[in-house]
Amino acid sequence: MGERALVIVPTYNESENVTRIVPLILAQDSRLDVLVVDDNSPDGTGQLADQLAAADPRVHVLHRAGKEGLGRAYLAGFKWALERDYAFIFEMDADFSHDPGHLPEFLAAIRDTDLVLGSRYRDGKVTVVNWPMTRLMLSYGANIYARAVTGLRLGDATGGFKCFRREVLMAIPLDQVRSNGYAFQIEMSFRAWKRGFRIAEIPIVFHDRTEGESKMSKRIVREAIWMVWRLRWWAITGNA
Ligand SMILES: Nc1nc2c(ncn2[C@@H]2O[C@H](COP(=O)(O)OP(=O)(O)O[C@H]3O[C@H](CO)[C@@H](O)[C@H](O)[C@@H]3O)[C@@H](O)[C@H]2O)c(=O)[nH]1
Repeated sequence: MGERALVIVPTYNESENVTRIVPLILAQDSRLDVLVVDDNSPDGTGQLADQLAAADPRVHVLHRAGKEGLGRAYLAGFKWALERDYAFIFEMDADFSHDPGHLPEFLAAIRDTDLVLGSRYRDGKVTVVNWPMTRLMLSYGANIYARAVTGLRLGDATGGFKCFRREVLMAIPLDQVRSNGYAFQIEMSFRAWKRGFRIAEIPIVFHDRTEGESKMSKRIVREAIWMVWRLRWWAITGNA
């Protein structure tokens, strides 16, 4: 197994961001490839990604028929990665919330662990820039709630900047992963933890997007509220 890493970037209407973020990712480390997973964005993000891929063999694009949510896009990306020879597989937003400059820190940290999480809430410090107070409170509160219900001892269980060792994704039954929004992040880390994989958190600075729009919805919040109880049930019944 080589040491190549794949950064999966799900996109839906990210035309202002995709052409800027991809080159910045590639510039961080020569071992990194990028997979853009686009859900047929009406604003032409998928075609822009195709142009990037035509110009650079380290860029790949997975086109999906329609918008199915962030979790489904990542699961498709994980399967694509596992069919190829990537040792490390990243999740990363397209909208610059996740600074590509952190990628080398993840690559260093994954050497000694199985799953690295970029944490906005580490050691009691909040490293979030430009979020409205309501969003920050929702996110911080969601983490306290998720910890209390699932027992997953993480500072930032809902964060979406992560690096998986390939073996983690191979061990998780991807076809059984249920959730799609913030809960998707909790579910993936929970399933890794229940399988005995090591999880490390590294501090990241999270910037609110300046271009395009968040796809957060009430449905995504509702899913996170009930999903943690499902995870707890799975832990009790041994189905996690
Ligand atoms: N392909 C695809 N991509 C999507 C979809 N929905 C969102 N995305 C992409 O997923 C990334 C994050 O989407 P946002 O809508 O900006 O997410 P967010 O609400 O800010 O959530 C982020 O922070 C959460 C924690 O606060 C994380 O839980 C979440 O994973 C994400 O990182 C962006 O690149 C966006 O284009 C979808 O249905 N399909």
